[in-house]
Amino acid sequence: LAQDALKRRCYDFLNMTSRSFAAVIQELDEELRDAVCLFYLVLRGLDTIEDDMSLDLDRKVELLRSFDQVIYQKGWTFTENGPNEKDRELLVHFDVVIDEFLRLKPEYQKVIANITKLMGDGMADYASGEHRENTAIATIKDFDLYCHYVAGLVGYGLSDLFAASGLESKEIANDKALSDSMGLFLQKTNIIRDYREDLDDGRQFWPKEIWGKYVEKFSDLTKPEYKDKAQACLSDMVLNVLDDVPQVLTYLSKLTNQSVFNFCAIPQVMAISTLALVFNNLDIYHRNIKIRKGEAVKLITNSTDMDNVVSIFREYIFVISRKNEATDPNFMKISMAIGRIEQWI
Ligand SMILES: COc1cccc([C@H]2O[C@H](CC(=O)N[C@@H](CC(=O)O)C(=O)O)C(=O)N(CC(C)(C)C)c3ccc(Cl)cc32)c1OC
Repeated sequence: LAQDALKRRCYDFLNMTSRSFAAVIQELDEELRDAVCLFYLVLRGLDTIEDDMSLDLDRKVELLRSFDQVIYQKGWTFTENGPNEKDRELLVHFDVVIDEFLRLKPEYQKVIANITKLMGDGMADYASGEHRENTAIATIKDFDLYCHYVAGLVGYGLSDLFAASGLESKEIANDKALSDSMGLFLQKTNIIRDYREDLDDGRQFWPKEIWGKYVEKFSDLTKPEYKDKAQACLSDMVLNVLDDVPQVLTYLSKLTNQSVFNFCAIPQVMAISTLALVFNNLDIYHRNIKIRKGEAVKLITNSTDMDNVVSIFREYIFVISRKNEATDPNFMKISMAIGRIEQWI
């Protein structure tokens, strides 16, 4: 049937963009699967436009601010963007995504369009703001706002979809701070992990309010003569991320549907494992480090209930406390952040 072929192609795009996470999305209960798959693809489309350096600024801003209307325009495709194969493919065939989007329940369409509008505007503000010279993220407040736009809003939208589906209580969408933390914890951990990759791409997302305490120039963190400063800066960044752990665990403890729990818990346990790996690990200034495949598989298979997830967090919080060095200027603050988390777990 033609409609099934359309849907099949959307899941092919999903598997093309992110293999591991795509599998988790496809495990979701029937009621939510298509809505989350299409939410993911619309977000991927928005992200591709934001990342496309070949677009001139006002064209990019126009696209970002109007993407919530684009997703209702049957037949729309985008062929202006750069050579990046993986993501270009999705936008060139975006009409397929739009056709499927228009087949969703209106309530799911509304959630996706609403978040797309908020995120598109946020990305446009960030892209066109005065901070062209890349001091985009000056304060910790700017850091939280940027991560809210690109990741916290995804938490908002997913909580709204979970509530609308009836698979989770309406309450999950009420506490926006919890949904925000689900995005901030993932995004901030990735921003720490991706220091070197982003630096080489000419991008910097670490707030100057933090790194500016340790070095003059952001790239000084890679130099051997700044080794101690670089280590202290890294622990300062990890300290900032640890604040979100209690909210993440609280959010997960509220979930009742098994497939929704797995979908939400797996990225979070991967993130706490990554956070423990990067803590006091100066390799992040030189190359992109990732948790080993075997560890990832163990985490995925053990993230199906709250008790296991709590014990995984406890294990990695213990790794962080063991790696915490008394000579580090942030030693006490890290110890206290760990203390706050241990009360919870
Ligand atoms: C309640 O909130 C969530 C619950 C479950 C999963 C996610 C979150 O998890 C993946 C997990 C994922 O995509 N992992 C990658 C690996 C990696 O990026 O390091 C993967 O496995 O390929 C992720 O990273 N992001 C991207 C953002 C963080 C920007 C939101 C993401 C993008 C689109 C969607 Cl619909 C969902 C998510 C949630 O979003 C907060």
